[in-house]
Amino acid sequence: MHIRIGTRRSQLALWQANYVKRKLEDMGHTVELVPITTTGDKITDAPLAKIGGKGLFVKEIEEALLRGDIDVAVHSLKDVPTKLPDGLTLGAITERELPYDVLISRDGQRLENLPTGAVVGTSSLRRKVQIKRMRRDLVIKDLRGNVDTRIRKLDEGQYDAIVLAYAGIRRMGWENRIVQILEDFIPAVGQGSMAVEIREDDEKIREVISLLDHRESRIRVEAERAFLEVMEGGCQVPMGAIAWLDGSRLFMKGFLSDLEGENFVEAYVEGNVEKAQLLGRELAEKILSQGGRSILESIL
Ligand SMILES: NCc1[nH]cc(CCC(=O)O)c1CC(=O)O
Repeated sequence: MHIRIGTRRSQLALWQANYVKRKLEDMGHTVELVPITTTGDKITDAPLAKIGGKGLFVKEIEEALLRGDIDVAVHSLKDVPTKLPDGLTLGAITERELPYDVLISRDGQRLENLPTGAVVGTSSLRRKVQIKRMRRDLVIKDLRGNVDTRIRKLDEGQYDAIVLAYAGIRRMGWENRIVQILEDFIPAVGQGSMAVEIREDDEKIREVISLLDHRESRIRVEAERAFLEVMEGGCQVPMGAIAWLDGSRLFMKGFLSDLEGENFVEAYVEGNVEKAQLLGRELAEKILSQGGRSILESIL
């Protein structure tokens, strides 16, 4: 088959699209990449939480998919809203990379050792409140741009440390710069997985793409996205969730916080993997009933 993959133009997006391209070529298909500019790529200065709106990095690509200009779309799963447009579905969730955030600092200091007043770069509310919770004495400064740009801004001295996703760092070849893997931070829903989105009624593509699906990653991500669906806050509310499996058990923790990380509600659930999505919803309900609902009302 000949398969056209729609992708953003960023280096990370192209790496991800090429990863899927190679897999499909190994299966004997011919593949063409179709680069598409999204709204999220055009607005490069404002923090995403301020721009608001879900799916800034996927909308134009989904439109191309619905029009039939491309056959599949490859996204970072964490950029994909829980509710997909009618007619589209996730044909595969790829094998998940380590889902955690990492710290990169100029002087090689870990988060706990940064001096008071040190400037930490991130535009993610989720990262900001978790940094604040550990170190209320640090200064958080907005940081956007692709992975290379963020590291350059650190090296230029605009920041003392920055926090990014391990997955993006590894894919862009910056692993040697990682100072600390922030395993105590709760990641973004879906962080570290890629989504291969297809048209629901495209049987031939669906069959081919299903071979890229990684069962364990899909179960984890489905639990997390069920959590997100109940929470609804997009990237305007600090929240995160992570699920992992051990045999037939699924474990999951999540949090929701106010914008300053002062009111921080965290919860944990576990159960059978068969109930992954139920567990995700249960986790969200637990957080909402333990103070999360009033946090949401105060922010939204
Ligand atoms: N926010 C942008 C974005 N979307 C996906 C990744 C990394 C790859 C992934 O999480 O799958 C990144 C960079 C980052 O958050 O540091």
